[in-house]
This record gives sequence, structure tokens and C-alpha cells, in this order.
Amino acid sequence: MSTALAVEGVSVAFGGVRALADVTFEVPEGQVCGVIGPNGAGKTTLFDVISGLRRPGAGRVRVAGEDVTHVSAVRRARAGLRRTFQRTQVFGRLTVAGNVLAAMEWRGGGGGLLADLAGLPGRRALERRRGERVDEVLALCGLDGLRDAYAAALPVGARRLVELARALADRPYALLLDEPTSGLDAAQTARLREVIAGLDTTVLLVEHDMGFVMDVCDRIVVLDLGRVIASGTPAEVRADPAVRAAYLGTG
Ligand SMILES: Nc1ncnc2c1ncn2[C@@H]1O[C@H](COP(=O)(O)OP(=O)(O)OP(=O)(O)O)[C@@H](O)[C@H]1O
Repeated sequence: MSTALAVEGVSVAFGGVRALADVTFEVPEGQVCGVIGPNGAGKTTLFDVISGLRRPGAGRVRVAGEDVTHVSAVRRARAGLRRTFQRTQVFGRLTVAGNVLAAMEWRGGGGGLLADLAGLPGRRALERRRGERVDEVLALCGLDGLRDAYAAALPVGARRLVELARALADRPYALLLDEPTSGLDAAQTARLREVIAGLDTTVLLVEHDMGFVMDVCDRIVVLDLGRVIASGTPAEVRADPAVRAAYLGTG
């Protein structure tokens, strides 16, 4: 199995605070990996480093074997590394379907104004394919009933699913999900679990809901004070005394 994401000896310091200290782990292609740890453990900083929003003081990030440590966040996203945020980022003035369509169009390839004017057959075929993909992704995320609703009017749980649909729209290589269940009700959480289980995309997720993490993840990395204190299958991590002490306070 090849490695989709690799974090190698990554360190980040904010003044005297070591947010990440020599963090190393890998996520094999197609696997779902959870990152857990108490508040301030460094989870958000790790996501910022992997997605390219923050340069590490030391270490490397590889995506599909390529060293992307010095590649911008936008170029990483264009290459198929997608991220959702703790605070949802959707276009409130667009409908749910419009949001998903916009996520497919931002990469370009539509042919631009000239192609629009000429109404090229290729462009029409492309639009039809995109329309079909929008429908597919909305159905996958349980949003078909909200297709024409404006994103701004939606409750937070539905907005989160719109963000997920946007991230999935053009079949990303890898997905980083930041607290994906926060704001979701039980039915939406169950749907999210199904969506993640059905993906063949590599997923790295930060999540506080332990039941969810244990359920959906193939492997889990545990951070505490910027260090990896354990990693392994959910069962291994659950049984690890260091994890119980640091994270669950039951050591
Ligand atoms: N921009 C910043 N400036 C200074 N310190 C920061 C900054 N961002 C994070 N830190 C510190 O780095 C450490 C790791 O923070 P980070 O937000 O990555 O943790 P986290 O695991 O995501 O926490 P939470 O679960 O609360 O979101 C914390 O001690 C935090 O206070």
C-alpha cells in the first residue's frame, strides 16, 4: 500500500510554546486516520502544516510521496488535498447546489468566456457531467432535499455537510476534516459515518467525539503537548496506558 500523507519530524514553535515537537506519522492510501488529543495538543497546528497554511520550523510533509513542505496551500488544494474547517466556510449567497458546483469550477478547465460564447459542445458536455456530479454528491451527503436552499439559511449541521459535499465534489486525493461532527445531529452524524466509510479517498480527521473516531478510523494518532504519544488501531490506542493517562485522565 503506498503512503498518501507523510508527516516527518515536524516541529512548530510559537515563541516559547512547542505546538508540535518532532511529529512523525504516515497515512496509507485509502485509510481513515484520526488525530486526537486534549485541548492545545497541536491538532489544528498539524492540520495547518499539512494543508500548507503554516510552514513548520523543521520537518517535512509529503503528499503521494512528493515533498510539499514548500508548496503553497492553494497549490496543495489544486493537487487534490482538501480541508474542511472547524468554522464552516460555505458561500451563504449561493444555493447548496451552487456551492458544490462552485467547488468544481474553481479549478478552472471550463474553457472561459470564449468557450461560453461559442457554446462549444465540449463545454456543454462538461456542464452536464458537473450537474450529474452535483446531484451525486448531494445524494451522498443526504442533501438532495436542500438542493435549492441558500446556504446562509441553513443550520450549522447542514452547512457542515455542504462543506463536506464541496470538498468531495471533484474527487479529492486526500481529505482533511477538522471536527466534522461538530454541530451535526445524530442522523447527520450517522450519515457522515456512512459517507466516510464509503469513500476510497484517504482521510485524516480531527475529532472530539471518541465514539465516532473509534468507529470510522483505521488508525489513530494521539497527540499530547505537541508530541505523538501513541498511534495504532482504535483498539491499540484505547488500551494504551499513556493515552488513558494523558487523554482520558484514567491512567
Ligand atoms: N497563533 C498562535 N500563536 C501562539 N500560540 C499558538 C498559536 N496557535 C496555537 N498556539 C498554541 O499552540 C498549542 C497547540 O495549539 P493547537 O490549536 O494546534 O491545539 P489543538 O490541539 O488544535 O487544540 P484544540 O483542541 O483546543 O483546538 C497551544 O498551546 C496553543 O496555545
